[in-house]
Amino acid sequence: MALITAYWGLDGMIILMTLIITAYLYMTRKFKYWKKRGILEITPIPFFGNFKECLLQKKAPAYFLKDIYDEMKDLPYVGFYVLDKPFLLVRNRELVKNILVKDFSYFSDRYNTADPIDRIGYANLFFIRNPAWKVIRTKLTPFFTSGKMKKMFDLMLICVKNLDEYLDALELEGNGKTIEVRELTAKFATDIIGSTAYGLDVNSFKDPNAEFRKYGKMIFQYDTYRAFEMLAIFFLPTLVRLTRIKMFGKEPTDFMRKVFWETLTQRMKSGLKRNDLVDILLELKNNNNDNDLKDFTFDGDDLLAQAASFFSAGFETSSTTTTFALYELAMQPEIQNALRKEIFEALEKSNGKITYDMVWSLPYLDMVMSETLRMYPPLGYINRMANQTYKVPEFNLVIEKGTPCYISMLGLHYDPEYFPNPNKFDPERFNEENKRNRPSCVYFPFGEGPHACIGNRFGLLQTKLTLLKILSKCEVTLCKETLVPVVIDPKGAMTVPLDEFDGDVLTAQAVTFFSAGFDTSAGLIVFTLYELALHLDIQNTLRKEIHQALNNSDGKITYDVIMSLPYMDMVVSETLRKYPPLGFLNRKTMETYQIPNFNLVLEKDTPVYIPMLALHYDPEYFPNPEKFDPERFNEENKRNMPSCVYFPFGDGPHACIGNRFALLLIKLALIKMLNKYEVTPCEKTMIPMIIDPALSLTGPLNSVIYLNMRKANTD
Ligand code: HEM
Repeated sequence: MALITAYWGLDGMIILMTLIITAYLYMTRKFKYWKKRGILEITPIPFFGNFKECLLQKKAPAYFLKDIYDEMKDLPYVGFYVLDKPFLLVRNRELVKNILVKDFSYFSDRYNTADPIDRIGYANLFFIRNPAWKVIRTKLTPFFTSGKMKKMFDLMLICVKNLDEYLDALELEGNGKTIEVRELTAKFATDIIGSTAYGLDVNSFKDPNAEFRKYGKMIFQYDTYRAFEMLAIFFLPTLVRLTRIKMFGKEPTDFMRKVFWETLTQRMKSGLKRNDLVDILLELKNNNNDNDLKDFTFDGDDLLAQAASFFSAGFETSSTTTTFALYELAMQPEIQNALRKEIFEALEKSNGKITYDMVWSLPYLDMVMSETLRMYPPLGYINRMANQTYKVPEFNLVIEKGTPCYISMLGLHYDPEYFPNPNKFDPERFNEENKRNRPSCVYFPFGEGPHACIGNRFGLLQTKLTLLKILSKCEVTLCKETLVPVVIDPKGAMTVPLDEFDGDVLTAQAVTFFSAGFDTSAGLIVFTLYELALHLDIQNTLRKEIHQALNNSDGKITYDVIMSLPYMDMVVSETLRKYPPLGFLNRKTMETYQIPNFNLVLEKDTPVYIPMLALHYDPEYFPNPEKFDPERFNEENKRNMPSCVYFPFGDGPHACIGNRFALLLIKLALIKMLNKYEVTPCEKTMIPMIIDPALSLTGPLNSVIYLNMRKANTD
């Protein structure tokens, strides 16, 4: 006889089912929290809420929130669930302003918090709650006054010297070398924070095993487990307390503790003043008058927590920002050239000396940095928690005490209403006029209101200085290892580029880039050569254009040369018309859609296909469509072409992000080949071309095209 029935097996099944049903009921008990209040919520699934992709580390949380922001156009706010907990995503910028600035007293704490036992996590300025936060913030603010920053700048310049020597030693003359930029900028940022916060000469350039760099790297190197811990710290504070998750791992904590107390003790003994963070913390330790703070003591690990937050926040944010800036500048040499020109002119005026005022005085540098921070804000979202029930003015919304409120900085930074064509890196968005005309609370890479980044000016100074120094000495270009487009690490709590490929998702990612970057571009180069072999007159006209351009540039192939060839552009456009690598586009209806001006309603989840190839071969738009004729794309014909009949790279927000890069690659390859060689058909050339029905991308039968190649006449 078993417990409930006559069989143990049956008892086991009943108990298991009861447990599952209880867990299910418990985890879904709060679902419809928002719906009941008349607020649209994203339908959650049991046990995950809406957070499944983040928990499975397929999507970085900043991009999860951005996706909600993008999907819920025109809504001021929307409810979602992390596991079973109701969260609010605030979209409306007026409401964003209320939460961050105007009604700060209701939202004076972040929702994220660390375990109170883990003092270095819990007590640091980013995580600690009021009333302790206010006191510590006030005490630490003097670290960032203009006077202090000027003094710190002198310390930064010593680090610049190390960077300078390191770059010299690399011998980058001639064709240059491939460099892992993130490591370079991280070393520099570590040196700066080591010197300005801890008063130490780190020099991670000279010493590849520098401990500061080693442990700094550890803090932000995420394996699957660590990535989960960080996710919990930012979204699941209850779990953090239950499982005793630590903000920094054991080794970095031991290291920071040792260095901090050694430095502090030395400073106490010597009485030396260095105007750095250690001085400020020492002052706090010795002269604090706020002994009644329950949540904070001005000693021990609570003091170290401030140094730890400056150390971690200080180098990672700055180094990733500079890395992204260099990446974008390598992608857009014309912007890089304009910036280098500004830097050279400033250095000429100052006899080569980099000064504090110079760093702040360069408008284009500021525009480039601002645009980098728009596209890649290190922290892509902001969070607050209502500390008392809040009736939202002018909205039918009451935010209950304890509700987590998240704001998608990335969503706002990429909103086409405020930043048209948001995937384009365009510093002009931040010229004086555009800045003046932009509404408030749509751009805030450093956050906004009293909780905004305390290191804002320091971070900017550091990133600008790094960029200024590197560009004054080097030109950056893409190399074959550059990942284009850049992939954001889905495990990162911050916006960071993916380091290396591992795991399933990333393998898929690698395959996509291989095929998108190689098959599409390489296929197009071959198709162009094929058509040119069949149309010698067109080939000769194109070669003539290439020779003339190269003569004018002393044989140097530059970005400007590549972009200045109108006939090349016409030839490549026509190849893309005849052989678009992906012959169709597809979308899915996200919600029921009544097609304007047609008697047709598409139901939610209907697959919609657009036959690009059919449009490209429609004689109404392209008469005699089988003919290879670049003249279809001369200026006049392009002007007269109706919209949305030619889109080899797709169209709209989902269009190919690698479009410009692919064109650059194709044109460069064609210049190189046609400059020296002539292509003609041979016996094995397939005429007419047969497209392989087995391939998913447009490719020739059996993936081969044979052509004859011989040295061209260079006259
Ligand atoms: C490019 C550089 C940086 C960026 C983009 C950045 C961004 C941010 C953001 C978005 C926040 C949250 C603000 C909010 O919730 O409204 C923040 C907070 C913070 N940052 Fe930064 N940061 C940078 C550099 C630094 C540096 C260099 C330091 C220290 C040396 C620093 C220390 C902090 C601290 C302590 C907080 C918490 C402030 C508080 O809650 O009172 N950050 N930062």
